[in-house]
Amino acid sequence: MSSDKAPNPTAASAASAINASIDTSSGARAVANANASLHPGVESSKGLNGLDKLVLHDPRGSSAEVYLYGAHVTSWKNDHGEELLFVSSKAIFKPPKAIRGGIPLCFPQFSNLGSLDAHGFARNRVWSIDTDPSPFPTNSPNKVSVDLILKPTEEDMKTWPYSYEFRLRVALGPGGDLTLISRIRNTNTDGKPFTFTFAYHTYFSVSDISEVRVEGLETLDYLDNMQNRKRCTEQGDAITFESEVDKIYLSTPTKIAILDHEKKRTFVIRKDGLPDAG
Ligand SMILES: O=P(O)(O)OC[C@H]1O[C@@H](O)[C@H](O)[C@@H](O)[C@@H]1O
Repeated sequence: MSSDKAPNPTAASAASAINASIDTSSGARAVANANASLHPGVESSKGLNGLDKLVLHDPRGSSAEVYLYGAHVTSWKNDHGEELLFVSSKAIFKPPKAIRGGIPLCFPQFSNLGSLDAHGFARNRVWSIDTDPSPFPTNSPNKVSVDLILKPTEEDMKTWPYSYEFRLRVALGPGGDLTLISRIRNTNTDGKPFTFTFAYHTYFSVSDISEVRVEGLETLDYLDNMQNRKRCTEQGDAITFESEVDKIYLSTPTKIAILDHEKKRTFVIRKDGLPDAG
């Protein structure tokens, strides 16, 4: 099952000096660290195909894994070591292909809402560790976190001619909560505005889909991707799944829950600045 948190293109495109803060939480072992710029709970190592990855460890046992390729969260485990994200066994960890599963970042375009390739190019770029992240309005002292940054190359600017800094913070809280905060800054020297769409395209790990219920989307309008994005209205009951579903719900609440009866597990997704969800 995948979950898109796609911004309403209109709302997301009020973009001159963009400094969007998007927070989606659905969720140390002191690790010796060769890289002084990393938090003590963060370990830097090589992942599949030699790609660089960072692993965040919370002292109670939860963890998260982030590949610099795509700033892609590929694993999130609770303190029982259970994997909470789905990554396809056929996923290819080899640039320039995007990784299928985990939490792909769609930027500067969600889906096919523009002239770029579907879901934009941020998930196909190697991000850097942000050694000097600008301060956050709220402090998170108990969280193990890592800050990544993406800036356009000259080649990128040929297809999307805007200068920006995209900062992503991935933070793991003491209860195993995972928080992603995205901040996108317009760095065009002439102040030229740009518009973009953005999504955390999260793949949650669930048991049999027929055992899953989603709460928080009842009675909302949605665009049905199975019917050419036809606008429809959801019924009053929690969402269940009997066949393939591909929908973008509009103007969703800040809290959505995915209840997995078989695994007896509930994901609570809290978001800010991302009106839509799929
Ligand atoms: O295959 P990708 O590029 O990772 O995209 C995954 C999914 O992206 C969603 O946004 C689409 O609605 C799905 O139909 C699609 O399967």
